[in-house]
Amino acid sequence: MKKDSRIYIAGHRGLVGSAIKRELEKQGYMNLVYKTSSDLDLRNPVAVNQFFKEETIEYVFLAAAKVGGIVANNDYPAEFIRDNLLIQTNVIDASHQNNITKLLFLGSTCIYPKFAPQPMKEEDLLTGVLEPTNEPYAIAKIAGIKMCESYNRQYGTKYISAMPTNLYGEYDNFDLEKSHVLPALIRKFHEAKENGSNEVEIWGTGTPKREFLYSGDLANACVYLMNNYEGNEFVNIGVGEDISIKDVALKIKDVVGFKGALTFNTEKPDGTPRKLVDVSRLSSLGWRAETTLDEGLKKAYEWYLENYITENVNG
Ligand SMILES: NC(=O)C1=CN([C@@H]2O[C@H](COP(=O)(O)OP(=O)(O)OC[C@H]3O[C@@H](n4cnc5c(N)ncnc54)[C@H](OP(=O)(O)O)[C@@H]3O)[C@@H](O)[C@H]2O)C=CC1
Ligand SMILES: C[C@H]1O[C@H](OP(=O)(O)OP(=O)(O)OC[C@H]2O[C@@H](n3cnc4c(=O)[nH]c(N)nc43)[C@H](O)[C@@H]2O)[C@@H](O)[C@@H](O)C1=O
Repeated sequence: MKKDSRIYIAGHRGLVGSAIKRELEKQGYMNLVYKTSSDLDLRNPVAVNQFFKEETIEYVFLAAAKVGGIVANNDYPAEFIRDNLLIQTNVIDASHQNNITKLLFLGSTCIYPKFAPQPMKEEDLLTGVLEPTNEPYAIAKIAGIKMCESYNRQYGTKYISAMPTNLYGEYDNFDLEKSHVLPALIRKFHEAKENGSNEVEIWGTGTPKREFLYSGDLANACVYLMNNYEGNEFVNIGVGEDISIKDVALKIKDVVGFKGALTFNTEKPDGTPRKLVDVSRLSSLGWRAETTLDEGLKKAYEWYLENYITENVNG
């Protein structure tokens, strides 16, 4: 990308899109294009094609999607498969129709089989059954990868796919029912501390393990891949280390300064027992994550205190 290339960030207000926007601005890219979902509903193919035609876009970061945690995925499977298939199909096809230079599609490590060998290599895709709580979302993401690969094969396009592990950071979703585990626990521990509660409920058994990547690092990796990678194979993005839900909950408890106890609600699903990614492909391209989980959790909690609470208190 050149500093004045016309770059479209789809989903620029979300956790990932906002981090990509900040990273591009930090690196001096000055010709960025973005629209909210109310101004441009990416599920509408006619509107998307028209937008691409008018904006003469050269590069696309596809970070718009229907996203949520384990319970949201389980409760709204139709929306997760429908919206994601529509958004990605419309954006990828409009990119081709309008001859953009390059696109980066964001998937997720839930594409891998529930019991994939750990750490999970890119070659493990489609080698076993998926985790049922997010199968519809995962199927949409797999379709996105295959669509990029197929367009590259048939039309000679340059569409690359990145599969990030679980993410967290600024502009995360802190809804207690629909969010992912880290933002939910930041909010639960904070509110328990403020309300003088003695305990915080953790969903599931606390034994599943997850790998967490700070959104700022992910954004840096996405810009790096856009500038340095042209292969037809997708690339895992992670830190190469995982931690149990119980242990990460204890870390967040310390960051927030909550003094009470943890309880485990085993009526809620655990999901995949473990999903650690193999980051050899990304490492061999010369990229590695910089932010430790301890540093990232502090940043995320600071952002929550300064932005989320203020915004919600002020309406
Ligand atoms: N969060 C995570 O832990 C992980 C996320 N990912 C992937 O990263 C990508 C971004 O996720 P994340 O940033 O967390 O998600 P967010 O929910 O934070 O943001 C999603 C963005 O998508 C936009 N969007 C949703 N529906 C539409 C629509 N119909 N038309 C236009 N825009 C729409 C929203 O726009 P608006 O704000 O304007 O409504 C929003 O800004 C997704 O592909 C996700 O699968 C992958 C692994 C882990
Ligand atoms: C990124 C990834 O995100 C989703 O998968 P997930 O990793 O299972 O998501 P999660 O962050 O919601 O949960 C991780 C673990 O944490 C436990 N857990 C404890 N307490 C809370 C809690 O309070 N909230 C949540 N959400 N989880 C909790 C929870 O029970 C589970 O064992 C996919 O649907 C899919 O969308 C996807 O790609």
